[in-house]
Amino acid sequence: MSRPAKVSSFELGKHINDNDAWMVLNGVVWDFSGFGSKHPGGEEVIKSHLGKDGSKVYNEIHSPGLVLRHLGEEKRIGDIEDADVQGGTIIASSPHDRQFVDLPKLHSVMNLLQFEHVAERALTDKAWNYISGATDDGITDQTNREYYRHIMFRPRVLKGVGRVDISTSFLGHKLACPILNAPTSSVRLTHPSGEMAIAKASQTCGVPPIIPSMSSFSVSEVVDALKPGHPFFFQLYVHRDRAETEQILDEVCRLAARAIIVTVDLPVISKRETVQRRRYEVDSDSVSRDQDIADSRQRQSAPPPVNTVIDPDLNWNDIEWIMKRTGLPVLVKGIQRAEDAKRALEIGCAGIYISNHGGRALDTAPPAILVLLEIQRTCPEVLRRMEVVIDGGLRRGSDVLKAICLGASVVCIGRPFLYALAYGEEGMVRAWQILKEELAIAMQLLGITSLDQAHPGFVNTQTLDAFTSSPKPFGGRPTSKL
Ligand code: HEM
Ligand SMILES: Cc1cc2nc3c(=O)[nH]c(=O)nc-3n(C[C@H](O)[C@H](O)[C@H](O)COP(=O)(O)O)c2cc1C
Repeated sequence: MSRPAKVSSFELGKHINDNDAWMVLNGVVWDFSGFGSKHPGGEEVIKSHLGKDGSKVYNEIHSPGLVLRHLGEEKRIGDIEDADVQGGTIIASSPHDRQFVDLPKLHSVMNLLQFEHVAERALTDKAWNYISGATDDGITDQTNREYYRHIMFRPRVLKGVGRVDISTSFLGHKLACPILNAPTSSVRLTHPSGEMAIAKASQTCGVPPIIPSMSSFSVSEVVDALKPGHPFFFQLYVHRDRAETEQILDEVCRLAARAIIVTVDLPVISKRETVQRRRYEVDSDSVSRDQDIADSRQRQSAPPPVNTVIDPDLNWNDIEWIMKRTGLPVLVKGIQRAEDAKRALEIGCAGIYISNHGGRALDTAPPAILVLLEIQRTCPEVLRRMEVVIDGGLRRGSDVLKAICLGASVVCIGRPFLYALAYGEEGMVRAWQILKEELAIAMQLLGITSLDQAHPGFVNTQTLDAFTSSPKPFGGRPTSKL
């Protein structure tokens, strides 16, 4: 085997143009020519590390193996010769500069809220702001959680509930419980094991993981971490560049994904101030006033990072295209009103995923549970004929049960699982365990022993009924077809 070429830092520093772009990652020099504008995390971070060592920033978000899987062996230029690039030190492995605090013993964590408190102390400000953040004033994020509290149970007694079964079936798969991970990006910000830990914890807890498009690890790395044949679902952001999407879809089909969940509620990036503020604070330390004004003008017109990738012109025809191309069950993630649920049914989707992105898309969009109620009231056939996933604000096993009583097939959990990930894979397993126990107890106290006995008659939603959208739009423009 030939020895890898050695590259000096002097040589490295010459390749700093978009079409001649080198960067060191973990001691290896890669050719990033033409990559900047395609980077889902934005062009700026790539440009600013050309001719330099990008390991620190890269390792915070991405797995060491991602670069090879994405760029391929042919883009590996060689090993860096000297350990001194730009006066800095080559960073060899993943330096998660997390604020290591004494985490409470895992078995002492009793509920998901406690994980949130731990994460607030344990994560870096960057990770905490990114994960906990929501759009604008966070109204949808807050009401997602709050509205579950306004639903009251109507328990039955004397039903013989000694044995309870929380398993269910979903898309033809037997699940140990109706609780999945919501797909989330940049998971490695929380813990270096990122999606690997989520996938393995899902497997331990008897459910398929949902692997996100914007994964810190490549999809194949995550699938390799699963036992052969363990099912997984894939969450897709449709790329502006359709060839990229085709490539991703072909890969996940080859890896035997069992369903595609297409996220459609974020055609443009929303305004999340906690994240923007952090970027501003990091950037502004040494900036003069004039430069500040120039920057601010430029920023107003610059596209926000993720939006350089996600196709804002996506429409229902694209969903049909994905169904045809993959032959897999397709679920639309981000359904926020009954008409769109019906449309998904009409075009032959396998399911809908009711979600407002955890309040990270349009603020003051309805809390997810209200959308489920609206569908229940206006088009219950959707609930009978399709799989229905819901996420946003579920924090207790009793919330899970309420959603299932109202017609959801399964639920997904977003932030709380990321908070639990502060403990790595074991934290995730613990979080699942807590939810499973809470769900089983809630079922018994409600008077049911299996999930197929759950139905709307077990909940009182009167407090929310006034907020549920009416099926007929009132007083809109006569020509409006929305
Ligand atoms: C090797 C090929 C790469 C691929 C496939 C890739 C992919 C991605 C993806 C999918 C995201 C979006 C995650 C999200 O927003 O949640 C992202 C974000 C990010 N990436 Fe990369 N990336 C690559 C290389 C790099 C490199 C070389 C660096 C650093 C020098 C980098 C730094 C970042 C940062 C900082 C973010 C987060 C941006 C933000 O704050 O929103 N990436 N990348
Ligand atoms: C940090 C973070 C990243 C997310 N990334 C994605 C993503 O890449 N794709 C997606 O479809 N949804 C994403 N979401 C939305 C989640 O899938 C889910 O809809 C939301 O978190 C559910 O709300 P909850 O956090 O209240 O449980 C993200 C949410 C968070 C908190």
